[in-house]
Amino acid sequence: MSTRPVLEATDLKIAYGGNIALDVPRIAVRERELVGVVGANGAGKSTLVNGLLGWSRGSPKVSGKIMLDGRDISDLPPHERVRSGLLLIPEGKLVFAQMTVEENLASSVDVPTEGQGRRHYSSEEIYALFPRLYERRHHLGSQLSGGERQMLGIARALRLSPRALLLDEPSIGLAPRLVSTVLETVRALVDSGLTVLLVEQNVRAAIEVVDRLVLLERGRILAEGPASEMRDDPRIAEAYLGAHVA
Ligand SMILES: Nc1ncnc2c1ncn2[C@@H]1O[C@H](COP(=O)(O)OP(=O)(O)OP(=O)(O)O)[C@@H](O)[C@H]1O
Repeated sequence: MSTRPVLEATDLKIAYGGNIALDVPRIAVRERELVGVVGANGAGKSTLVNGLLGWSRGSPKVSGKIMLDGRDISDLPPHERVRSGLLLIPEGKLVFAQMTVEENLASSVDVPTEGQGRRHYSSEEIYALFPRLYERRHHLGSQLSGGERQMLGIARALRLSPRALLLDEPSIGLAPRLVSTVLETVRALVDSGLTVLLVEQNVRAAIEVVDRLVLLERGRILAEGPASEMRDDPRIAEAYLGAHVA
Protein backbone atom coordinates (compact mmCIF):
# COMPACT_ATOMS: atom_id res chain seq x y z
CA MET A 1 0.00 0.00 0.00
CA SER A 2 1.19 3.48 -0.83
CA THR A 3 2.31 5.60 2.08
CA ARG A 4 1.30 8.77 0.27
CA PRO A 5 -1.44 10.55 2.22
CA VAL A 6 -4.93 10.52 0.75
CA LEU A 7 -5.41 14.11 1.83
CA GLU A 8 -2.61 16.56 2.52
CA ALA A 9 -2.52 20.29 3.03
CA THR A 10 0.73 22.23 3.21
CA ASP A 11 1.32 25.85 4.18
CA LEU A 12 -2.42 26.37 4.56
CA LYS A 13 -3.13 29.93 5.65
CA ILE A 14 -6.59 31.44 5.93
CA ALA A 15 -7.09 35.05 6.98
CA TYR A 16 -10.16 37.22 7.48
CA GLY A 17 -8.98 40.76 6.92
CA GLY A 18 -5.82 41.05 8.98
CA ASN A 19 -6.88 38.25 11.31
CA ILE A 20 -5.15 34.92 10.63
CA ALA A 21 -7.74 32.25 11.43
CA LEU A 22 -5.53 29.35 10.37
CA ASP A 23 -1.81 28.81 9.82
CA VAL A 24 -1.00 25.13 9.38
CA PRO A 25 2.36 24.05 7.90
CA ARG A 26 1.11 20.53 7.21
CA ILE A 27 -1.80 18.29 7.97
CA ALA A 28 -2.25 14.90 6.36
CA VAL A 29 -4.60 11.96 6.55
CA ARG A 30 -3.43 8.57 5.36
CA GLU A 31 -5.46 5.78 3.79
CA ARG A 32 -7.99 4.35 6.26
CA GLU A 33 -6.90 6.72 8.96
CA LEU A 34 -9.10 8.64 11.37
CA VAL A 35 -7.48 11.94 12.30
CA GLY A 36 -9.19 14.06 14.93
CA VAL A 37 -8.80 17.84 15.05
CA VAL A 38 -9.66 19.24 18.44
CA GLY A 39 -9.52 22.64 20.07
CA ALA A 40 -11.58 25.24 21.84
CA ASN A 41 -14.25 27.47 20.33
CA GLY A 42 -12.71 29.67 17.68
CA ALA A 43 -9.52 27.58 17.41
CA GLY A 44 -10.01 27.30 13.64
CA LYS A 45 -11.45 23.80 13.31
CA SER A 46 -14.33 24.72 10.99
CA THR A 47 -12.07 27.09 9.08
CA LEU A 48 -9.75 24.13 8.45
CA VAL A 49 -12.32 21.67 7.10
CA ASN A 50 -14.15 24.35 5.12
CA GLY A 51 -10.82 25.50 3.71
CA LEU A 52 -9.92 21.96 2.66
CA LEU A 53 -13.14 21.86 0.65
CA GLY A 54 -12.54 25.37 -0.67
CA TRP A 55 -15.66 26.70 0.95
CA SER A 56 -16.02 29.63 3.34
CA ARG A 57 -18.40 32.06 4.91
CA GLY A 58 -17.15 35.53 4.12
CA SER A 59 -14.26 35.91 1.75
CA PRO A 60 -11.08 34.93 3.52
CA LYS A 61 -7.69 35.07 1.89
CA VAL A 62 -6.60 31.48 1.40
CA SER A 63 -3.17 30.23 0.41
CA GLY A 64 -1.45 26.87 0.46
CA LYS A 65 -1.54 23.56 -1.34
CA ILE A 66 -4.18 20.87 -0.93
CA MET A 67 -3.58 17.44 -2.45
CA LEU A 68 -6.05 14.60 -2.83
CA ASP A 69 -4.35 11.35 -3.82
CA GLY A 70 -1.36 13.29 -5.04
CA ARG A 71 -3.49 15.56 -7.24
CA ASP A 72 -3.36 19.29 -6.54
CA ILE A 73 -6.96 20.38 -5.91
CA SER A 74 -6.10 23.81 -4.45
CA ASP A 75 -7.52 25.67 -7.42
CA LEU A 76 -10.67 23.59 -7.83
CA PRO A 77 -14.01 25.04 -6.76
CA PRO A 78 -15.79 23.13 -3.95
CA HIS A 79 -18.18 21.21 -6.25
CA GLU A 80 -15.24 19.83 -8.22
CA ARG A 81 -13.50 18.78 -5.02
CA VAL A 82 -16.73 16.96 -4.13
CA ARG A 83 -16.73 15.28 -7.55
CA SER A 84 -13.20 14.12 -6.80
CA GLY A 85 -14.47 12.41 -3.67
CA LEU A 86 -13.71 14.93 -0.93
CA LEU A 87 -16.96 15.27 1.01
CA LEU A 88 -17.72 17.60 3.89
CA ILE A 89 -20.46 17.01 6.38
CA PRO A 90 -20.83 20.43 7.96
CA GLU A 91 -21.93 21.22 11.48
CA GLY A 92 -25.68 20.87 11.76
CA LYS A 93 -28.04 18.76 9.78
CA LEU A 94 -27.83 17.79 6.14
CA VAL A 95 -31.23 16.20 6.03
CA PHE A 96 -34.51 16.99 4.28
CA ALA A 97 -37.12 17.38 7.01
CA GLN A 98 -40.11 16.53 4.81
CA MET A 99 -38.63 13.38 3.27
CA THR A 100 -38.45 9.96 4.85
CA VAL A 101 -35.11 8.42 5.72
CA GLU A 102 -35.41 6.24 2.62
CA GLU A 103 -36.14 9.25 0.40
CA ASN A 104 -33.31 11.22 1.95
CA LEU A 105 -30.92 8.43 1.06
CA ALA A 106 -32.35 8.07 -2.44
CA SER A 107 -31.94 11.81 -3.02
CA SER A 108 -28.23 11.41 -2.59
CA VAL A 109 -27.51 8.76 -5.20
CA ASP A 110 -24.39 7.85 -7.01
CA VAL A 111 -23.29 10.83 -9.06
CA PRO A 112 -20.71 10.10 -11.73
CA THR A 113 -17.52 9.63 -9.80
CA GLU A 114 -13.96 10.24 -10.79
CA GLY A 115 -10.68 9.44 -9.15
CA GLN A 116 -9.18 6.33 -7.68
CA GLY A 117 -9.99 4.68 -4.41
CA ARG A 118 -13.61 5.78 -4.16
CA ARG A 119 -15.54 3.75 -1.61
CA HIS A 120 -19.01 2.76 -2.84
CA TYR A 121 -21.70 2.03 -0.29
CA SER A 122 -24.93 0.30 -1.29
CA SER A 123 -28.08 1.10 0.68
CA GLU A 124 -27.89 -2.40 2.21
CA GLU A 125 -24.38 -1.67 3.42
CA ILE A 126 -25.48 1.70 4.77
CA TYR A 127 -28.38 0.18 6.66
CA ALA A 128 -26.01 -2.44 8.07
CA LEU A 129 -23.74 0.35 9.32
CA PHE A 130 -26.70 2.34 10.66
CA PRO A 131 -29.28 -0.18 11.89
CA ARG A 132 -31.22 2.62 13.57
CA LEU A 133 -31.80 4.26 10.18
CA TYR A 134 -33.19 0.99 8.85
CA GLU A 135 -35.66 0.86 11.72
CA ARG A 136 -36.64 4.47 11.05
CA ARG A 137 -36.57 4.29 7.24
CA HIS A 138 -40.23 5.29 6.85
CA HIS A 139 -39.98 8.23 9.28
CA LEU A 140 -39.63 11.81 8.12
CA GLY A 141 -36.40 13.69 8.65
CA SER A 142 -38.29 16.04 11.00
CA GLN A 143 -39.25 13.08 13.21
CA LEU A 144 -35.68 11.97 13.82
CA SER A 145 -33.67 12.66 16.93
CA GLY A 146 -30.51 14.76 16.69
CA GLY A 147 -28.33 11.65 16.68
CA GLU A 148 -30.40 10.00 13.97
CA ARG A 149 -30.26 13.13 11.80
CA GLN A 150 -26.51 13.21 12.22
CA MET A 151 -26.29 9.55 11.19
CA LEU A 152 -28.51 10.25 8.17
CA GLY A 153 -26.31 13.19 7.16
CA ILE A 154 -23.29 10.88 7.20
CA ALA A 155 -25.21 8.13 5.39
CA ARG A 156 -26.20 10.56 2.62
CA ALA A 157 -22.54 11.47 2.10
CA LEU A 158 -21.67 7.77 1.86
CA ARG A 159 -24.08 7.43 -1.09
CA LEU A 160 -21.75 9.79 -2.98
CA SER A 161 -18.86 7.31 -2.87
CA PRO A 162 -16.37 9.32 -0.85
CA ARG A 163 -12.62 9.08 -1.14
CA ALA A 164 -12.23 11.06 2.08
CA LEU A 165 -14.76 12.49 4.50
CA LEU A 166 -14.46 15.74 6.42
CA LEU A 167 -16.74 15.72 9.44
CA ASP A 168 -17.41 18.92 11.34
CA GLU A 169 -18.52 18.29 14.93
CA PRO A 170 -20.88 15.37 14.36
CA SER A 171 -21.53 15.17 18.10
CA ILE A 172 -22.66 18.75 18.54
CA GLY A 173 -25.87 19.10 20.54
CA LEU A 174 -26.12 15.37 21.24
CA ALA A 175 -26.71 13.73 24.59
CA PRO A 176 -23.48 12.23 26.01
CA ARG A 177 -24.63 8.66 25.32
CA LEU A 178 -25.23 9.49 21.66
CA VAL A 179 -21.88 11.23 21.29
CA SER A 180 -20.07 7.94 21.72
CA THR A 181 -22.52 6.14 19.45
CA VAL A 182 -21.93 8.62 16.63
CA LEU A 183 -18.16 8.60 17.09
CA GLU A 184 -18.03 4.81 17.28
CA THR A 185 -19.94 4.74 13.99
CA VAL A 186 -17.32 7.06 12.48
CA ARG A 187 -14.67 4.61 13.69
CA ALA A 188 -16.59 1.74 12.07
CA LEU A 189 -16.63 3.67 8.79
CA VAL A 190 -12.86 4.04 8.87
CA ASP A 191 -12.53 0.34 9.67
CA SER A 192 -14.76 -0.32 6.64
CA GLY A 193 -12.21 1.43 4.41
CA LEU A 194 -12.85 5.17 4.63
CA THR A 195 -10.37 7.95 5.28
CA VAL A 196 -11.72 10.58 7.68
CA LEU A 197 -10.74 13.93 9.14
CA LEU A 198 -12.96 14.55 12.15
CA VAL A 199 -13.35 17.93 13.82
CA GLU A 200 -14.53 17.52 17.37
CA GLN A 201 -14.86 19.72 20.40
CA ASN A 202 -15.37 16.78 22.71
CA VAL A 203 -11.73 15.75 23.17
CA ARG A 204 -12.50 13.07 25.72
CA ALA A 205 -14.82 11.28 23.30
CA ALA A 206 -12.64 11.90 20.23
CA ILE A 207 -9.48 10.47 21.76
CA GLU A 208 -11.25 7.14 22.26
CA VAL A 209 -11.81 6.60 18.53
CA VAL A 210 -9.17 8.49 16.52
CA ASP A 211 -5.81 7.20 15.31
CA ARG A 212 -4.12 10.55 15.53
CA LEU A 213 -5.05 13.77 17.24
CA VAL A 214 -4.22 17.33 16.20
CA LEU A 215 -4.71 20.07 18.78
CA LEU A 216 -5.44 23.48 17.31
CA GLU A 217 -5.13 26.69 19.25
CA ARG A 218 -5.74 30.10 17.74
CA GLY A 219 -5.36 28.68 14.25
CA ARG A 220 -2.08 26.89 14.89
CA ILE A 221 -1.14 23.31 15.64
CA LEU A 222 -0.14 23.21 19.28
CA ALA A 223 0.41 19.46 19.51
CA GLU A 224 -0.19 16.36 17.42
CA GLY A 225 0.50 12.66 17.57
CA PRO A 226 -0.96 9.18 17.94
CA ALA A 227 -4.02 9.17 20.22
CA SER A 228 -2.27 6.82 22.64
CA GLU A 229 0.56 9.34 23.16
CA MET A 230 -1.62 12.42 23.11
CA ARG A 231 -3.68 11.06 25.98
CA ASP A 232 -0.59 11.50 28.16
CA ASP A 233 0.35 14.87 26.71
CA PRO A 234 -0.03 17.43 29.49
CA ARG A 235 -1.49 20.00 27.09
CA ILE A 236 -4.30 17.61 26.29
CA ALA A 237 -4.62 15.95 29.64
CA GLU A 238 -4.82 19.08 31.76
CA ALA A 239 -6.83 21.23 29.44
CA TYR A 240 -9.32 18.65 28.23
CA LEU A 241 -9.29 15.44 30.19
CA GLY A 242 -9.13 16.95 33.65
CA ALA A 243 -6.12 14.81 34.46
CA HIS A 244 -2.78 15.76 35.92
CA VAL A 245 0.19 14.16 34.30
CA ALA A 246 3.24 13.79 36.51
N1 LIG B 1 -16.75 34.54 8.25
C1 LIG B 1 -15.82 34.94 9.13
N2 LIG B 1 -15.45 36.24 9.18
C2 LIG B 1 -14.50 36.65 10.05
N3 LIG B 1 -13.86 35.82 10.92
C3 LIG B 1 -14.19 34.53 10.90
C4 LIG B 1 -15.19 34.00 10.02
N4 LIG B 1 -15.28 32.67 10.25
C5 LIG B 1 -14.40 32.38 11.23
N5 LIG B 1 -13.75 33.48 11.62
C6 LIG B 1 -12.71 33.56 12.68
O1 LIG B 1 -11.80 32.50 12.49
C7 LIG B 1 -11.42 31.94 13.75
C8 LIG B 1 -11.68 30.47 13.74
O2 LIG B 1 -13.08 30.21 13.69
P1 LIG B 1 -13.67 28.75 13.49
O3 LIG B 1 -15.16 28.88 13.32
O4 LIG B 1 -12.92 28.03 12.45
O5 LIG B 1 -13.36 28.06 14.88
P2 LIG B 1 -13.82 26.66 15.43
O6 LIG B 1 -12.63 26.05 16.05
O7 LIG B 1 -14.51 25.89 14.38
O8 LIG B 1 -14.84 27.08 16.55
P3 LIG B 1 -16.30 26.54 16.86
O9 LIG B 1 -16.08 25.28 17.63
O10 LIG B 1 -16.89 27.63 17.68
O11 LIG B 1 -17.02 26.33 15.55
C9 LIG B 1 -12.18 32.70 14.80
O12 LIG B 1 -11.32 33.69 15.32
C10 LIG B 1 -13.32 33.31 14.05
O13 LIG B 1 -13.73 34.51 14.64
